[in-house]
Amino acid sequence: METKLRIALQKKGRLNEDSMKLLKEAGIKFNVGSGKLVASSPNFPIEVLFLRDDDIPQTVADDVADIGIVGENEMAEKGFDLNIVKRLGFSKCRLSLAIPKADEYTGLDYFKDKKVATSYPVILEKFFKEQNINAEIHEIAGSVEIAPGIGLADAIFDIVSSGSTLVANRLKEVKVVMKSEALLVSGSGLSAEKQALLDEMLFRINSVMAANSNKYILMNVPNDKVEEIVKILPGMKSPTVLPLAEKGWSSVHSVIQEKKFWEIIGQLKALGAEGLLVVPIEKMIL
Ligand SMILES: Nc1ncnc2c1ncn2[C@@H]1O[C@H](COP(=O)(O)OP(=O)(O)OP(=O)(O)O)[C@@H](O)[C@H]1O
Ligand SMILES: O=P(O)(O)OC[C@H]1O[C@H](OP(=O)(O)OP(=O)(O)O)[C@H](O)[C@@H]1O
Ligand SMILES: [Mg+2]
Repeated sequence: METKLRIALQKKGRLNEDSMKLLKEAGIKFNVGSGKLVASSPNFPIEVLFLRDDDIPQTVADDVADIGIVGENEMAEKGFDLNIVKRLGFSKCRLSLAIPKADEYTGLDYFKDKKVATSYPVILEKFFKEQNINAEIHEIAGSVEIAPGIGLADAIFDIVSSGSTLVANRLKEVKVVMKSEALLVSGSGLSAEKQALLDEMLFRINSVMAANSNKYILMNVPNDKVEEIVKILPGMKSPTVLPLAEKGWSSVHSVIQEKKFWEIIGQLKALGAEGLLVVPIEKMIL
């Protein structure tokens, strides 16, 4: 029987869409039917288990799935010792303590003898213990931000991203306890065959992630400025310089991290670069 890698993904929610998109961009297709909780791929030896995110760490730790995509926060809460194969850079958020907006915050002592609602009791208990804070932790499964407003708790400890849920519920973030992003994780021992499949998948994921964070840029540059412009452009090896049909001008091409591009755009224009084009890259093999 053909060896297949088993991956646990979130069935629906904040991680699902980006996890599926990553695999699709890595060229892995799925036969997903509505309500189907196990899916196979017609073009890669992989099987997907669609689970609640809470169950992903244990499923991987028990070797029921070989790998999984899960939030760092959920892995920390469940406490299983999994290998981080790759930080995936999406579903970025933080776990924070928040209190009613109108309250004065006096530092962590604020939480002494207070009741704090959370879906992450393990992480919070550990944090309070380290900080020597004696507080009551009240576990709830969701809609945590509602708790202070309805008298269920004095404060909360929950996921924050844009902060708009806190604002909408008249709360303010006072302490970031941990930062989180989606992780590709694996269990303890993969067979050599499965490891080879994971390596292949990882090679593709790395190409996709490199391509997504870089752009191919082209610009027209007066010949006497080419040298200076080339100096500030990175490029995979070095920028490409081609003559334009119009005398005295060159076309300069380069690959650059998107955030770097925004940093140097002003310099490029000041040096006389014109007609800048920024083009997405589909795959990038380094
Ligand atoms: N607002 C957000 N911005 C960015 N990432 C987030 C946000 N909310 C949650 N996440 C990340 O996505 C993960 C899944 O969030 P989601 O809200 O879908 O979980 P859930 O409601 O527990 O889902 P499930 O039904 O699978 O148990 C979280 O553990 C966290 O890592
Ligand atoms: O800071 P923000 O950008 O407002 O995001 C934070 C909110 O996002 C998550 O909930 P989600 O919307 O996923 O709903 P859920 O509680 O059903 O998981 C999280 O539990 C927070 O409530
Ligand atoms: Mg969950």
